[in-house]
Amino acid sequence: MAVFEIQHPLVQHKLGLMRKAGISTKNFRELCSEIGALLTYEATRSLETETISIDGWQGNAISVENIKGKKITLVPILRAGLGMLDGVQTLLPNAKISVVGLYRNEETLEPVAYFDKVVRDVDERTALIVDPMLATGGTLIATIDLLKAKGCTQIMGLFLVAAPEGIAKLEAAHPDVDIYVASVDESLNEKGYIIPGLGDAGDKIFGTR
Ligand SMILES: O=P(O)(O)OC[C@H]1O[C@H](OP(=O)(O)OP(=O)(O)O)[C@H](O)[C@@H]1O
Ligand SMILES: O=c1cc[nH]c(=O)[nH]1
Ligand SMILES: [Mg+2]
Repeated sequence: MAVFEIQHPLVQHKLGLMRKAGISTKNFRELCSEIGALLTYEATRSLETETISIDGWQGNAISVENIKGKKITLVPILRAGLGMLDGVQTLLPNAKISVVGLYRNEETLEPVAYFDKVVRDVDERTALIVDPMLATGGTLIATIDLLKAKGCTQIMGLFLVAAPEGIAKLEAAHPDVDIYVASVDESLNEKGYIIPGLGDAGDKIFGTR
């Protein structure tokens, strides 16, 4: 498993803005989406291309590069994953969307699954999981379990902030899954929040705090 922490100045600057106390819903959501796009640019570096022949503007056949295989499926995890989706889709406008819904029980911190609508042929596609926060890792592991149970074998994840505890748990459960993050933060607090983190990302995106 590889963890790519994207050190690009735009990513780091935008993430810094998101950490400010009292940030508005509008700004938080916009930055979430913008970093989503930048992480997508990095994660899609690993996609394979193939050379195909097309008719060029001069009327003769020319060779161009084309991303191999079926279109990616994006897997936003409700709710907070929706906050990154717009940005991710600016770079992958034809991706198929497989929505999954899980929330963390606030006392046990265990994930509770309540929805999934995954593209039928997920076994033939790369899945790109999208969620701003990787904390204990429970939600991500449950999502990967669900995708693998449906036959998916190529899985990557995009997160704004990840905790070392969640990364270690992911490595033990799914060592084949690479993740792209804007920051690996310091730790989790006693309530399972990432420190310094962003607070409750879902509440900040949807204005429900
Ligand atoms: O790694 P974990 O410890 O499982 O925590 C991470 C999960 O917690 C948050 O969702 P939350 O449960 O707050 O749901 P929400 O998106 O509906 O707010 C976050 O968006 C992740 O999905
Ligand atoms: O810090 C955290 C941990 C889980 N979910 C969040 O939204 N934030
Ligand atoms: Mg939440």
